[in-house]
Amino acid sequence: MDESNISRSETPRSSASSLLSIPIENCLVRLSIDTDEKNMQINSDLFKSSKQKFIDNIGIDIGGTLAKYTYYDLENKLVEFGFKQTDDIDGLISTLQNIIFLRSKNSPESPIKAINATGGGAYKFYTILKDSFPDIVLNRKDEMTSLIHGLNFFINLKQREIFTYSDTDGKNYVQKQDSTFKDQCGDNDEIILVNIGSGVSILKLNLKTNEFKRVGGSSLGGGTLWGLLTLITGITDYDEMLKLASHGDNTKVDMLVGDIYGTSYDAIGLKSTSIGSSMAKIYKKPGTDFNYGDISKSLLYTVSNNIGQISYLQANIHNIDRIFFAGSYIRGHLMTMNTLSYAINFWSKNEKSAFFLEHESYLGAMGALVS
Ligand SMILES: Nc1ncnc2c1ncn2[C@@H]1O[C@H](COP(=O)(O)OP(=O)(O)OP(=O)(O)O)[C@@H](O)[C@H]1O
Ligand SMILES: CC(C)(CO)[C@@H](O)C(=O)NCCC(=O)O
Repeated sequence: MDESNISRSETPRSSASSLLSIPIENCLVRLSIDTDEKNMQINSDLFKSSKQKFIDNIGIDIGGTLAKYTYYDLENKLVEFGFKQTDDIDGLISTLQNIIFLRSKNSPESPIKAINATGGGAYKFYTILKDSFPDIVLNRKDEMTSLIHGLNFFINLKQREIFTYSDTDGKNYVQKQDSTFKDQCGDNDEIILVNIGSGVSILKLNLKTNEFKRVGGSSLGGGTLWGLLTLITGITDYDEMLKLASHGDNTKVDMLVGDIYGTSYDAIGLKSTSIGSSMAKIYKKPGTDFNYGDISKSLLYTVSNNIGQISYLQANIHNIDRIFFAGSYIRGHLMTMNTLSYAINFWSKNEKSAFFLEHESYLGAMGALVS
């Protein structure tokens, strides 16, 4: 199985793509999964026991910001993933109706039977969903349980899914069964899963038993970054803001340790280039038109460092060394991943590691689909 079986769209992430002539916006990633027993690309008992549901159902995860969906394209043996803004619930419904229609047209012997819905929207939009799909079973699934089932699905893929990332070392894939994945963390089966959506949920999970507990959370999440940046820059396109951030220079707005000390503060391990106080240069120059890219980068660092720090603290409290980050906040954005990795390495003195997933945005939707 080579890397080409997982493809992340190289085109702008918010661009429309079409599939089987369904106008599906924001279709980000596909996954080739052969469900024939002999070629099966998944090592999971959970999947084997739910293979038929995987084929017959659609999984949706309607969050505070984005509504994600996933389903199996029976003809092409591809798992399709996509999302809509949650505010565009009508758009989501017509996309799902198209998927159901095309399945019944192309594979009448195997129609879509159910929609498994999770996330807050599975409750908030229950009636509208029920009314829109009178011939389809609508199942509601618990959000946290779906995240765990989705993680279980993705990390048991035989193909490349889990990776570490830093700007210096790049992307390095690991397999759940790899000795490198185990060695650095001993034989402990526990991990921390940090799901960064509009808000942040932190879960402790045993990979062997699938037992889990939500150990913490934070309202300072993706919605916070987006909200504050919209307020400051007036830009309403999230990808545009990420692009701005990647061209920005945060040192124009952040107060560095070097700005305070004139040098590093070696006695407590702070480099002169470390951020001493996020955005603190702004108050010194009231009325200045600060560059939006610089502010965007600084805020992205602020939110990501904060999430990295509370994730480290939770991992420390529970004596766990592996921290998985998921949620659409990440969406494969290198600067975000580098910041989270750096924060974990920095606070844990390299004793803990951050891991990422190719399909980080779809844990809930996939978990709902297979559960
Ligand atoms: N195209 C996009 N539009 C809006 N937000 C985006 C986009 N791409 C990435 N994001 C980020 O993803 C976050 C939403 O992530 P996600 O879809 O995982 O959460 P959610 O399910 O909507 O929220 P919650 O789980 O808290 O209800 C946004 O707050 C934003 O930071
Ligand atoms: C409310 C949810 C669970 C909805 O997904 C999420 O946005 C979240 O975990 N928010 C953080 C809530 C807290 O402070 O723990």
